Amino acid sequence: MDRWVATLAFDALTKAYGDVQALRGMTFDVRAGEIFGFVGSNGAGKSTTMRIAVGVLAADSGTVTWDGRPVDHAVRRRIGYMPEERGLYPRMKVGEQLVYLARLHGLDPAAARASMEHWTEVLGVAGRRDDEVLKLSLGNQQRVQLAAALVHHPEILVLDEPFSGLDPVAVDVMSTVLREQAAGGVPVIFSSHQLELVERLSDRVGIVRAGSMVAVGGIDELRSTGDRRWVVDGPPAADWLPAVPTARLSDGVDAGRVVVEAVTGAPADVDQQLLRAALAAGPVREFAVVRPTLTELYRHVVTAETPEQAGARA
Ligand SMILES: Nc1ncnc2c1ncn2[C@@H]1O[C@H](COP(=O)(O)OP(=O)(O)OP(=O)(O)O)[C@@H](O)[C@H]1O
Repeated sequence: MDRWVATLAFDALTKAYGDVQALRGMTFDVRAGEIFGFVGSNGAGKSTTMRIAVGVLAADSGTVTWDGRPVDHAVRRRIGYMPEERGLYPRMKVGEQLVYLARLHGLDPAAARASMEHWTEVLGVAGRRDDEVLKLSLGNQQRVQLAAALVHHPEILVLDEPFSGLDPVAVDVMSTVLREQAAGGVPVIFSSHQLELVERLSDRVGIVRAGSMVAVGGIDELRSTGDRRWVVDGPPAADWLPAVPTARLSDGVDAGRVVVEAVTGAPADVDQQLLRAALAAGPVREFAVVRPTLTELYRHVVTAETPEQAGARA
């Protein structure tokens, strides 16, 4: 039997800003101990979802629960949040600010100080503790921002584009910290437009479009449910591909190899049909599934027509 794992569950969230319907039934969950990458185009609804989770915004309908209970004030105090618009006091010193935030979340003065020292050290900004935040470079401000999300030992981490604008070393530092947090049992949800990074770091990924989740799962799971494509190294495609009308050429010929793809509505055994057709035309040296990258999947999913668009054309 599976071990019980606490989840941060988003269930059927809706939210409108005036005429703009930002969320339309946003549903997914993030398990304790996993890193969940939240991706989608500008305006898809990621920040809105995260703001609702941490309570800075109320949903019109739907719920967010943690371990089966509604996320109330007590749970929110145990969330570490990095808002997209950031939120540090620019004129306050880095160290003072982090101690203040830790105290606000209930740590005693000694624990708050120790936690501030720990996180500024780990995140490489210990030398800037006595500087005002506004004197730091944007990347260093971001490191402090992450320290602010972590300083009260949160049980849940919600990070809105934590990697934007970071140099590669800072990306590595931040990635390591997120992995360690997840390994310690914290559910980590982060949004990003850096898909290679999302692919590398996330245990599961959610792709959001127009206010709802359109694909969610482990990277391997998602990659194996995307487009159905195969690389074939065999006789010239013109000799056998026309025999399978539910498939077409996807990529051009490269040293005798072609990539073919199933068209929408192709039967489940189209791969077998392709293989038989190719073998009937001559020897086949290679026949293998081509798995899309997260970037390819993303393009496919976010550029697909929405039901509303399809309805408008009908
Ligand atoms: N305070 C607001 N007032 C009015 N509309 C808003 C507000 N905040 C967000 N929106 C709208 O809601 C929709 C969802 O925005 P949201 O910021 O959640 O998207 P996002 O996925 O985080 O985008 P990005 O990747 O650009 O940060 C967009 O159409 C946006 O213009």
